[in-house]
Amino acid sequence: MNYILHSVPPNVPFPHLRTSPPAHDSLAATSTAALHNAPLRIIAKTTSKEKPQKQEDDYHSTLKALNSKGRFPRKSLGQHYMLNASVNEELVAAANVTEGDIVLEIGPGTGSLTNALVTAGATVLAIEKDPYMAAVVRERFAGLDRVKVVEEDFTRSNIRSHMSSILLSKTPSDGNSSPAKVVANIPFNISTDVVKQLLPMGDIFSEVILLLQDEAALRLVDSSLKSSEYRPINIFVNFYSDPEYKIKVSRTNFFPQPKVDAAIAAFKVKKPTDYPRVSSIKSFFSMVNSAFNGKRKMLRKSLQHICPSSDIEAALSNAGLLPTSRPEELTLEDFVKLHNLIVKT
Ligand SMILES: C[S@@+](CC[C@H](N)C(=O)[O-])C[C@H]1O[C@@H](n2cnc3c(N)ncnc32)[C@H](O)[C@@H]1O
Repeated sequence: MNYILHSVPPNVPFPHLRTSPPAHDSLAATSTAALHNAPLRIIAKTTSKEKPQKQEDDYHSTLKALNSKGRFPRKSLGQHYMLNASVNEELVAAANVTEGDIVLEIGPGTGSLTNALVTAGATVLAIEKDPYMAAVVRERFAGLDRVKVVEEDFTRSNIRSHMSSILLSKTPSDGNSSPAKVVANIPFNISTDVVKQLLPMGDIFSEVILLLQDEAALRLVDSSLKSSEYRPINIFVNFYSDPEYKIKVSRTNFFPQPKVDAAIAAFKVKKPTDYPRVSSIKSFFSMVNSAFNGKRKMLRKSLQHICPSSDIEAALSNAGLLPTSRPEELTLEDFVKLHNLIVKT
């Protein structure tokens, strides 16, 4: 499916953008006085006791949440907030979130997606790097024990340990807990870290649903051979998951509006027992990386440090491939066959 979700009415006013400092200001460069004098502050004060389910998460409530902490969206943290509840619902639906599910959310921001997850019945572990936004989400869901906010940088977080404690505390008495899910509108600049860290966690997660930059979603999901975009990350994604490009999401749905469109990408995470059979995952990816290091080189040359060219040629032909093959001509299955023929562990 490839359609564009536009929902924010084109006439939504952004009056402060005409008169105030750029909304996508680097906070480091903004003085405290400037922040306190910013026109954003004229918007009504927030009340932390509001019931999350009743909030609209539109432009005004997003500003209200930011104002409650005197914040401007920070470019360095990829802070583009979602203004369209139906995009959040698409994310929740893509993960098929139902009552009792445990969901990891990265970067809850003002809590708009968190709210959609909670409404669907999930228990949410939300990891937020910005201490001010972590405070906004904590206040918003105060008293709701189904939301746990951890103020941390996802790229430095020990997700396995966070998830283990939450999964343990929610394990039913029969001991059969369902796998957790990831649903997140992430800052575009940590997309690769997120994918690399989460997809190999098939013992914990069954679905990873991400709102990514459109181009990144296409690159990660489409693994067409011979394309200049075909990279080791495509082999990685397909090794650990079944990826799917779901929906294109227009940039007009975010505040502030990014320069690029976004898309929902769904990764059905494989259980470790379903990974392709390789003698060593570490040596498999090391071989794939070496193969792509010499992208225009033939494999019989770029993999020479593993075994002699003649052995590589023999292995390629054994795998039904030409002795002159280059990395962009091999599927995941081809790489698996080649690895198992040439790497002795
Ligand atoms: C694109 S915004 C999305 C906010 C919210 N989920 C929404 O849909 O409106 C990204 C969020 O991730 C947070 N963030 C940025 N880098 C992060 C990191 N390394 N770890 C955790 N959160 C991060 C930002 O502070 C921001 O709240």
